[in-house]
Amino acid sequence: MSARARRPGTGNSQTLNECVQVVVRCRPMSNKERSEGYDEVISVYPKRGVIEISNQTDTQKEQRKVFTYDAVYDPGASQTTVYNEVVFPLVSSVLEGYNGCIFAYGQTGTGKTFTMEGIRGNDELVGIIPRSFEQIWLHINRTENFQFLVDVSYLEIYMEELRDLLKPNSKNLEVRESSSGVYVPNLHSVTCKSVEDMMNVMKVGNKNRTVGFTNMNEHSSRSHSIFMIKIEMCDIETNTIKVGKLNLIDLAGSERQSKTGASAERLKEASKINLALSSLGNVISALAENSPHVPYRDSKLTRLLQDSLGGNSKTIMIANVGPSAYNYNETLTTLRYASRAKAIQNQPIKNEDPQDAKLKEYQEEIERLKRLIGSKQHVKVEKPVKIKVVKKPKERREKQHREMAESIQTVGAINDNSLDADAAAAGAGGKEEEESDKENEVEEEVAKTNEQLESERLETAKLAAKLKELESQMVRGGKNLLDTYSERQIELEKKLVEIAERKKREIEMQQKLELQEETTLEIRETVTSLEQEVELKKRKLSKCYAKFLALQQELNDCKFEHNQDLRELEMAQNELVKELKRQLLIIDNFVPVEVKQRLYTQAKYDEEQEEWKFSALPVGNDGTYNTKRPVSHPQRRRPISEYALLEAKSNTSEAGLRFKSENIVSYELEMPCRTTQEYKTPKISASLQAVLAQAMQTGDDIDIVENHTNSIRSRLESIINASANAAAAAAAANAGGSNMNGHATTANGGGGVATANGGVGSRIKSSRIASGIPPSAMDSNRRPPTGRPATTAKKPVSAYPKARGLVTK
Ligand SMILES: Nc1ncnc2c1ncn2[C@@H]1O[C@H](COP(=O)(O)OP(=O)(O)OP(=O)(O)O)[C@@H](O)[C@H]1O
Repeated sequence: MSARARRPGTGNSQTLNECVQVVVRCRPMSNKERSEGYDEVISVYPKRGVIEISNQTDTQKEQRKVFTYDAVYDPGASQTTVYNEVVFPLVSSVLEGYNGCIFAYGQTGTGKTFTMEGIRGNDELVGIIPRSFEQIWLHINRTENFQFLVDVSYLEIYMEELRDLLKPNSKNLEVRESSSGVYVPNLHSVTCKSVEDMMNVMKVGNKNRTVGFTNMNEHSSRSHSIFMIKIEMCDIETNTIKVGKLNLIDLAGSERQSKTGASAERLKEASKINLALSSLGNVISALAENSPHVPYRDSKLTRLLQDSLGGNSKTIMIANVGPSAYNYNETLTTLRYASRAKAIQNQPIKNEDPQDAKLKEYQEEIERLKRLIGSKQHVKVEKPVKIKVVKKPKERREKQHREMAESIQTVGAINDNSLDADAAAAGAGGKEEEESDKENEVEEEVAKTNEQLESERLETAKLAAKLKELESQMVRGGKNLLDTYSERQIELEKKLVEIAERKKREIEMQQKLELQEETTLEIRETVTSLEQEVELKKRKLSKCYAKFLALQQELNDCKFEHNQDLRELEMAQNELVKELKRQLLIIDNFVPVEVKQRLYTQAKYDEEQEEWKFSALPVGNDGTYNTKRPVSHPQRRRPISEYALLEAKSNTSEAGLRFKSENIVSYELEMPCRTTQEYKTPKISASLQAVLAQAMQTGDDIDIVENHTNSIRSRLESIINASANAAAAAAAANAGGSNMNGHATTANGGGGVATANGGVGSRIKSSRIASGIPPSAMDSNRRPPTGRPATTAKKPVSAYPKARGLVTK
């Protein structure tokens, strides 16, 4: 969304545009930097709001770079000063119903967490977040005739994932946008009723935060954390509601991977951190340059900061830097970003009478509950009257019975006529039965009514408890004033704020004065002679040249930085590509092709959430999702599983078989590959056997020469080839004459299989020839019988045996 395309407010009153307030804080030299002998390259001028940075290693003359900000703080500035001068006014605005945002930006180890959270348990060193709690509750306790509802949430962005720090198990948090701004649905919020409540929430969240050790910081924040405070305020007299939202952000530090000793997981973390921070830098640049497109969607961080940068919030950027020469480049980058951020304009909005205020909801609910309880109490008063009406006949009946019995007794005494008395008693008994039925009915009715009454009483008690709970969530302002702060403290605080305001104005005036001085000097310079004019122009020229050099230097710095960023991005990209290849390798080798195909078709990219998602339903042939289980053809038999068929055949468990006609696919268990083998005796090739047999017969020793590089197998094959060739040569020689042994001799060109009557024999013969043994000494009976015809080899017989690694002894 463009910064200029503002959202319409919902009952909000708009104020004038306001720039992002940029403050630079320089931390002291660390012990490590001091011990390693690094120089300080930063000079801070708090009264002028100026920071100078000088490059000690720069050989060029233009070494100093000057930056101006809304306020600058040197290493000696206390946490209290920073809070009172910078944050106090912003939190006051939030308490008037504005959106406020404070974010700490800077290289790792420069004091972002120190500034935002500070050192726990040390009143002097506590940071912005706990101090803001104090301010908020002091205000609430001081404000009479107001009702407050304070909700807090705590989240972090780790590796581009939103995590709820108050409910670490909840996943998939997203950033959404509505007419009233960006928000995170399903983010857990806790209603707080005191500073202690808020401190507890912070402690719980911090425990769940991702921190790690790097070369630059022992407790480095590896994530961007956002502490959100929402204060709803209702004026009891006018019944108007205001909502103030305060976002307190501690960003993860930008870092050079080479310096932090990042490796593996840290490298991945660092690349994500740097990516988010560079997208924040891009957003700042785009807003500063009034670009029509602001890339808020490039990261989760920039999406969440959308309202704070170029939106409807009052924003303070605290740029943290270190003074050491070791971090010169990083400090310069931070100062440049901070300088650019000064140009960002916001349009703060007072959130008055919002539709989605929880306080409003609570008030309505409380009213409803009160009405409900009131009506129930009304009913309760009426019911006993009803019961009395019911009870009356019973009493009357009892009275009648008594009177009747008395009169019977009197009559009996006078007339002594028991029969009459019995008859009278019987008559009375009949009536009594009738009446007792009625009595039972009435009693039942009474019991029912009592039950109803009891359940209503319980319900009313429940409603009253709910009402009490709702009322307890809201805090009535103007209480405990004396408990928390004395009048003098309040006065002191007011004075502090006044001083801060004055200081701010002083800085502004000083900066204006310096600018004016520069221009008036130029105007005042009048020339009286030509020489003076030349001198003046020379001075102007050298000034311009110095500016040109400074700009050129800046350009070079930017190029250098850009190249460095590029290199780091390439490193990160290489890491990601490596990881991708690993995953693809796993998919290609372990996921069946059809499953892989299905997964690819099921994976869909969600443009809104910018991530890949799986649709759980399988995709049908027509590309639509199958919402029903596929059914079999109506006229065909259903396929039956192998197990069911077996069971049906065996006919033993007919009654017990439940799924016999179901198509249950039986999957074999996937067994791991075998890594051992059965022992098999080594195969000795026929040729080797023949050579050995021949050696046994002739008594020749065959030595295998060790330093020969060929394997035994290949050597033997060569021998076989050689002997085949020799046999072929002998056959050719015998072609016109007689066969020495009376057998036809063939040769096997393949060199491994003996020929009929002559294969191995010929080879042996050739061996003999080569070794000087006469062929006549050979016994044809010992030749192994074979049936394969031999082919004629043309190669000449190579020298035997030395060249083959076989030598006669
Ligand atoms: N103004 C300061 N005065 C004294 N000590 C400071 C100051 N700023 C930072 N420090 C110290 O410097 C160290 C690093 O600070 P801190 O952890 O706040 O850095 P950071 O910027 O949050 O780092 P990261 O981005 O890695 O989380 C801490 O030991 C902290 O106490």
